[in-house]
Amino acid sequence: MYLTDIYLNSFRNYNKLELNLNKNLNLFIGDNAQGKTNILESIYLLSTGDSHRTNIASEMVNWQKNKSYIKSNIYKNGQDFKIEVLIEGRRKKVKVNSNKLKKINNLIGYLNVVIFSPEDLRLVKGSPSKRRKFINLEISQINSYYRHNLKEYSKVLKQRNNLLKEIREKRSSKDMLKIWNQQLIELGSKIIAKRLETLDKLSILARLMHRKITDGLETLELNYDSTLDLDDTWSLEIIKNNFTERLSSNQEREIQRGVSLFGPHRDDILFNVNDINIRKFGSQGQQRTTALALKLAELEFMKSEIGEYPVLLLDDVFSELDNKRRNHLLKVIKNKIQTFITSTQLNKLNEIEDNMNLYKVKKGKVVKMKNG
Ligand SMILES: Nc1ncnc2c1ncn2[C@@H]1O[C@H](COP(=O)(O)OP(=O)(O)OP(=O)(O)O)[C@@H](O)[C@H]1O
Repeated sequence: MYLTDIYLNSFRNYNKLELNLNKNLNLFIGDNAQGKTNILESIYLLSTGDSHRTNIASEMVNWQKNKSYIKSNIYKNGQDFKIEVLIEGRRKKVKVNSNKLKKINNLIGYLNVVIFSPEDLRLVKGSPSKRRKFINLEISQINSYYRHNLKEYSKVLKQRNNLLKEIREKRSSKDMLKIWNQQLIELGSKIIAKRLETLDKLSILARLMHRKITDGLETLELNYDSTLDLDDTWSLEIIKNNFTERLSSNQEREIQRGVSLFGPHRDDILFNVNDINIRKFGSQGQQRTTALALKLAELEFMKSEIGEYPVLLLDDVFSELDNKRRNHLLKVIKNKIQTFITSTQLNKLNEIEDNMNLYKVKKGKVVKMKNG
């Protein structure tokens, strides 16, 4: 799948921008704060209906204007289609082939992207919330039901946390907890089950990728680190029962603390290399290799789920990789994955790659320097 073109109107620091894209590699070079990431953000928006940087849609609208419009023609599974996104204040409207979608959520699945940014390089070392975000975005992109459950879960969680505080302050009765517990368990168990299933597949793919990058010297393993007591023989039923038991035996503790202590919002992913937890004991190089292996696994995972490779967005990350990792990445994407790279320098990419478009970005203007 690939974008054949993109059109931005009043998006971030772009007044009007129209680009014909290379189906292989598109490289955006420019100094800091010129508008390179803004282009990747617009592609991410076309894929998910959201920005990868902000939850507030109006931030994407050019400061001088009150509306933003993004359009792209995409080729996928032997067919062309068009996606349009209009942002007006905080509201968004989305059209696919000129038909307005009832919900933004329905956009999921048309254009698939994998994004790799410096934040992802810190995925292994960073806080658990970063790893939860990673797995959530991964599944949400191919499963709108999961995305829906996630949104509902976070609403229920907020209400339940408020209630726990109210009970602690004797402003509400414990009986009220029952309804919220039920919903938390119902939604949370589905989320955990989907994460476990996905992580199983990702783990195999990431291990393969990791072996290749480390010349077979290191073995990577991904494990789901849950606040519930789960092992390899999990099922939705087992998760629900375990969740129910945890909530009932820890009710007083949760009331005392005034927060929900169990569920997918507290879970994490563990990375072991040669049986050593590399979050705690790995070198920075090992952590970066793991992050790269994980991203490459994501590409393969999506291919296995949707039948085609997604589009890859490499935001500012290329120059952060050393030669070996960079070459490995290029080998994987070469001539099969449409890739967008932003960078402040060329990194000799123009010498390695013939089939690419090279753009220079300056103050919200883009000039094509090379056509692949
Ligand atoms: N809503 C907006 N309207 C107009 N300009 C905006 C808006 N939002 C951000 N900008 C401008 O966009 C620029 C940032 O663009 P972007 O994040 O794409 O930078 P970049 O080229 O990727 O830089 P870096 O290399 O530092 O990541 C800044 O100059 C910022 O002031």
